[in-house]
Amino acid sequence: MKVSKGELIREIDKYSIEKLGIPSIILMENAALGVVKHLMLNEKEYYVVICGRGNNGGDALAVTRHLIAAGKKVSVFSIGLNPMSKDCGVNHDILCNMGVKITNISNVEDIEFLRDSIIRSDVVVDGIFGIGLKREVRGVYDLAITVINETSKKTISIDVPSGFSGDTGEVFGNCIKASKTITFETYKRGFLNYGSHEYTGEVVIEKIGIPDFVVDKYHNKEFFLERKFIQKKTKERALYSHKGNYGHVMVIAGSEGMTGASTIATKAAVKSGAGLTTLISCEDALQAVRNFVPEAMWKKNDDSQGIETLMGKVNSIAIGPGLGKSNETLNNVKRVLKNTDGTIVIDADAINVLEGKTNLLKEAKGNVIITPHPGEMARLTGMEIKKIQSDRIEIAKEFAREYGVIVVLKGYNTIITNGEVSYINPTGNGAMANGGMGDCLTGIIASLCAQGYSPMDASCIGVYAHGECGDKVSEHKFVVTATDIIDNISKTIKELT
Ligand SMILES: NC(=O)C1=CN([C@@H]2O[C@H](COP(=O)(O)OP(=O)(O)OC[C@H]3O[C@@H](n4cnc5c(N)ncnc54)[C@H](O)[C@@H]3O)[C@@H](O)[C@H]2O)[C@@H](O)CC1
Ligand SMILES: [K+]
Repeated sequence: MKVSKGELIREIDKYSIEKLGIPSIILMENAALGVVKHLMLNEKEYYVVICGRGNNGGDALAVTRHLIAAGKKVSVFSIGLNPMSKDCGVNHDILCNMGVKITNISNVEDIEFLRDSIIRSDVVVDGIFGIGLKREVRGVYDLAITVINETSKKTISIDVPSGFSGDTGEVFGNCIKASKTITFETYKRGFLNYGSHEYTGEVVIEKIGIPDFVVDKYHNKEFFLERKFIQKKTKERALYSHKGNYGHVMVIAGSEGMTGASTIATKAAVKSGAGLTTLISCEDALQAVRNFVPEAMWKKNDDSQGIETLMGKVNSIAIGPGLGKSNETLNNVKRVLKNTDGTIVIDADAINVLEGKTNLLKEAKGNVIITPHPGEMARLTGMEIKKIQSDRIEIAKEFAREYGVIVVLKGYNTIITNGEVSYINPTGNGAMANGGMGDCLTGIIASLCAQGYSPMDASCIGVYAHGECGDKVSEHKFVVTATDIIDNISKTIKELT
C-alpha cells in the first residue's frame, strides 16, 4: 500500500487529466463511488452530507446524488461563501436540476439547523475540506466541525477528516473526528502521526481509476507494510535443510545486573529460526543463558581473540541490549563494525554510545541496521523527541541516506527505511509497551538476517511478525511481554510463510 503527501496526488491527478485525458469529473465520480461503498446502504436510512466549495465538497455532492438514487433520505449542506471549484459546481448544478434542496451554512442560525438534522440522521458524510486545506479553520467552519463532533452518531470523512493536514498530521485549529476515512489512491503521510487515529478513525484506501504506472511515476517509494507482501517474502524451511542453512547469529549483550536483556535477545534469535546462536557476555549473563536458553552457545566477553575470530565467521551480529553505556560498549561497537562483513543490528546502549560519533557507522564493513526508539533517535541526531515524532519518516530516511544504514525507527507505526525505500508497519499495540520488547525485536531481526534474508527484508519481516505476534497475544491478555513474544514468534512466522 503506497503512502504519500498531497502534492503527489496533485501530480498524478494532473498527469491523468492532462496527459491521459481522463476528465477530472470522472475522477471525482470514481472517488464518490469509492465513498458510497462504505456508507452502509443496507443498514442506514438518513444521511447528512456537508460540503465545502472545493473538490472535496464536489466529491460529497456526487455522493449525495448516489445516495438519493439509492432511495435514501439526505440533507445536504454547503458551507462557506468561497467560489466553487469547477467540478464542485458541476455536481452542485446537477443536484439543483434534480430539485434537491441544498442548505447554505453562513451564520450561527444555520449551524443550529445543521445540529437538528444531524441529531435525526444515522450518518454524517464530511466533505468540507480535503487535501486543499492549508490554513486555520475559523468561523462557521469551526462551529460546524464542533457540532458534527458533538452530535453525529457516525461520521465518514472523504479523503481526510476536515481540519486535518494529510501531509503533516497537523490539526488546523479544529478537526472532524471520523469513525472512518475513505482516502484516495494512497495512504496520506499525516495519518502516520501519533494521535491521528483520533481524527481519522479507520482508514480505507479507494482507487479512483488512476493507472498504477502514473502513481509509480511520482511516488517516492513509501509503503505501508501489508500481510500479503510479508507472506510473499517469508519462506518455508526446506525439507532437506540442516542448521548450517540457517546461519549463525552472534549476540553481544548483557552486563552485570542487566542479564535479562541478553537472555531475551538470545532466546528471540533462537526461536525465530537461526541455525546457531552464540551469546557473548559476562559470566552472570552466560549463566542465565545456560539456564534459560540451552539451545544457545556462549563465549565469555574477555576472550578477545576468540571473539574476533568468531566475528569473521558469523552471518549476523546483534549488539546492544543491556550492555550499559560505557567505553567498553563503544569499543565493542567499533570492533564489530571493523571485523564482520555480516549484517550488524545495533540497538539500545550500542546506539547510545554512538551519540556524537555517528560517523563510525560509515566505516562498517557489513550492512548495518539500527533500531532506535524515538528517544535513542533523538540522542543520535541531537534533535528533540518532539521533532522526531513530528517528522518520523523524513528524519529516518535522511539518517539512513547519510550513514548508509537501515533505520528501524520504533514506536506506533515503526518505520523501516534505507533512505530510498521506506516501509511503515501497521502491527503491534499498546499492550506491548514494556521492557524487553526492543531486545526481543533485535534478536528476531538478527536471526532473520543470519537465515539469508536481505537486511531490508529481515527488518520488514521481523518488525511485522513481532507486532503481529503481539496483536494475537493481546486478544486475550492485558499486557504482552517479551517472553510472550518469544513463546509465540515461531508460530507467527510459520503462519506468515
Ligand atoms: N485525484 C485527486 O486528487 C482527486 C481529488 N479529489 C478531491 O479533491 C480534494 C482536493 O480538492 P481541492 O484542491 O479543491 O481542495 P479542498 O476541497 O480540500 O479545499 C479547498 C477549498 O477549501 C477552501 N479553504 C481552504 N482552507 C480554508 C479555510 N481554512 N477556511 C475556509 N475555507 C478554506 C478553499 O477556498 C477551497 O474552496 C481531495 O481531497 C479529494 O477529496 C477528488 O475529486 C477526486 C480526484
Ligand atoms: K473531508
